[in-house]
Amino acid sequence: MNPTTDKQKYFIIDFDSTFTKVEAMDELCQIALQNHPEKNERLSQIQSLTDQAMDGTLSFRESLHQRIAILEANKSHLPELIEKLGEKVSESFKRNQTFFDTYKDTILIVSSGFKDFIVPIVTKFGIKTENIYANEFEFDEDGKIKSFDASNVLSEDNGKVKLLRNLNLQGDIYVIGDGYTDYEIKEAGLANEFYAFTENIKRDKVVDKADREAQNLDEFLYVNKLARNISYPKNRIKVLLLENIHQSAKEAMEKEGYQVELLTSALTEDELIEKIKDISILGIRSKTNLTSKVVEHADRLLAVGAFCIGTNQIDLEACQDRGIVVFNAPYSNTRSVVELAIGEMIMLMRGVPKSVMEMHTGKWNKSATNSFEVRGKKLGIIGYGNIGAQLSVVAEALGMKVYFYDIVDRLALGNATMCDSLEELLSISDVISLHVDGRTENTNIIRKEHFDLMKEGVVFMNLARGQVVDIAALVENLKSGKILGAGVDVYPEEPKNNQEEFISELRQIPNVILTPHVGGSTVEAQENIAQFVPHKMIDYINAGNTFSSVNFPELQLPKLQNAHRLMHIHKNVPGILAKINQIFAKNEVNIVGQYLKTNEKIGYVITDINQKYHQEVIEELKNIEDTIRFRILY
Ligand SMILES: NC(=O)c1ccc[n+]([C@@H]2O[C@H](COP(=O)([O-])OP(=O)(O)OC[C@H]3O[C@@H](n4cnc5c(N)ncnc54)[C@H](O)[C@@H]3O)[C@@H](O)[C@H]2O)c1
Ligand SMILES: O=C(O)[C@H](O)COP(=O)(O)O
Repeated sequence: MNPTTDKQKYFIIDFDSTFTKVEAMDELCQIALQNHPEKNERLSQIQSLTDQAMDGTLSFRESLHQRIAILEANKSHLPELIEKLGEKVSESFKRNQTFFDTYKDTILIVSSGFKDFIVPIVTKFGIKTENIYANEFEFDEDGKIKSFDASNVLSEDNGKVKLLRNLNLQGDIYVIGDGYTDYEIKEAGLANEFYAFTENIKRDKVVDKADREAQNLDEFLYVNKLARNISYPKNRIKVLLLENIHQSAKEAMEKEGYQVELLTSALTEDELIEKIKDISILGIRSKTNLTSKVVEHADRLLAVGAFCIGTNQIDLEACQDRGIVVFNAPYSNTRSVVELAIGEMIMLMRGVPKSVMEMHTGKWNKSATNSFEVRGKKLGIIGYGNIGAQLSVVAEALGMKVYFYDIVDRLALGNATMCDSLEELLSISDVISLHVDGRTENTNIIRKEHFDLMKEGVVFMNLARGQVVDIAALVENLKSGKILGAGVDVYPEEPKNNQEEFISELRQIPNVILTPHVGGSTVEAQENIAQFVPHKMIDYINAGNTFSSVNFPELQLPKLQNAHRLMHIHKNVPGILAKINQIFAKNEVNIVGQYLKTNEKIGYVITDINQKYHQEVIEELKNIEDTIRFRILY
């Protein structure tokens, strides 16, 4: 049979592990055998019997007989069971009341479970009692469950098939369930399609037989274009996290329902082009270059998270042009970088790295020559942003005199002094620390002529970005002894992963601290980042919020309530808002709220509208000239 639109649609839905997250008989066992010495043993027997019946290795009726005998349950246990089951309705069923309301006449619950507990649960969703097909318990005079109504066709082997045959439904029939008995309906030719429901349990044997897997009810409703409460099933959103991003980011996104893949290494451009095709959310750190070529292949990409501060590795403009929003973690590792910088400057002023190298070769050289306190020394900070400013405060607490230079006016914190030029800062500082960002214009901002301006015996540190310093000039000044010591954490070329060798002219020079780009690599920072960035991206996917994005007009939107949210991203050319509103006016669409923000290149319009509108409205909005991307949310 082929589904057609004009035929009546019937939905045959299983109860245990589909409508609810659990098997009701297992729950009943927990209640009935609460204080029984063999409780655990019997529970696992019941679970095993359920599984055998569900995957088709034991006859259903036999399984039922054995389970009831083990149970020793009583009528008095049922209210507690019903209460428990009510709390354990599958999440996607709970959030799709619209579906139950729309199809209440043709949704049938067909279960091998028992009406005694199914009816009170499913009728709350508007399912009609006469559409509930299930077994019924038989009780003895003390209320003990002694058996089941053997005349009910559902207590027989192949019961669901027999029932469906008797019902003789005319129309398109969809079966949703987690068990083999649900598949058997389709196998018998009594349904158009069988969806293996895997939100609660995934039985491979059943999934293999199914027409499709439905990871939840949203997926089923989306695929079949049926009334639903959310616009797009979250299980369809694929997330790729690279460069060993902290596990808790993966967990946060999985909790949202996304499919998440976490890789330990960065990827090359070609590898990324291959992988990016079906990715909706990408998470990277400083080593993955998201080039315009990669972006061209990123057809489904909605959001990028830089799980670090720097975003120079991302072609922000290319992302913007494709309507891809980029977030970073602007503060989460600031403190970690500052602590490393403070530690390094103390070590370098005391010549510790050189001593360490010598001691490891057995050389004892106790001396105060070229060993200094940091107290009272002049610290020159280049780039007085979040890191530079925090370093300034901590260094002052150590008794240092702080000077800084920035290309924009920055408020001097504490007693710090602003320098008018880079040259001034270079010529007065005892310790120089770089904290500029990695924009292209900052390539080699410290080169030969800048080292020439520095004092003899200066300590030099770069924990910002590798390309901002001319390494050959740094090496020359270290070898000549002009620079007393250097701390370097970042390099123009860095290994892609921990297996690749680190190659640099800086290797083996005494009194140089070389660290593998770990300024922000502390447990605290990585945990903070893994909380901050996923939250931003999830908020964008769920509500359209772009607040604190690094490449999009920033909008902080109210919560979506009783409306559909239409998100229109377009080139910033005159008249787009007018065109959008003309479409709403022409189609008599009621606007609940509207928000617009633009930057130089793009405009971002959010319109919350009344839920009742024609699909043509959406098509017209998508077809407005200069539209970059359109998304609908509910
Ligand atoms: N080593 C690490 O692991 C690590 C960790 C975090 C950040 N970082 C790097 O540190 C950089 C700074 O971080 P932040 O949070 O302080 O960023 P930020 O954007 O808050 O500050 C950067 C500052 O540098 C200034 N600046 C830019 N170019 C300049 C120039 N040529 N001369 C003088 N000032 C200039 C900017 O105006 C800004 O005030 C990041 O962009 C990142 O590249 C490295
Ligand atoms: O930009 C940053 O935050 C730092 O360079 C740290 O990057 P990482 O996450 O790749 O260590």
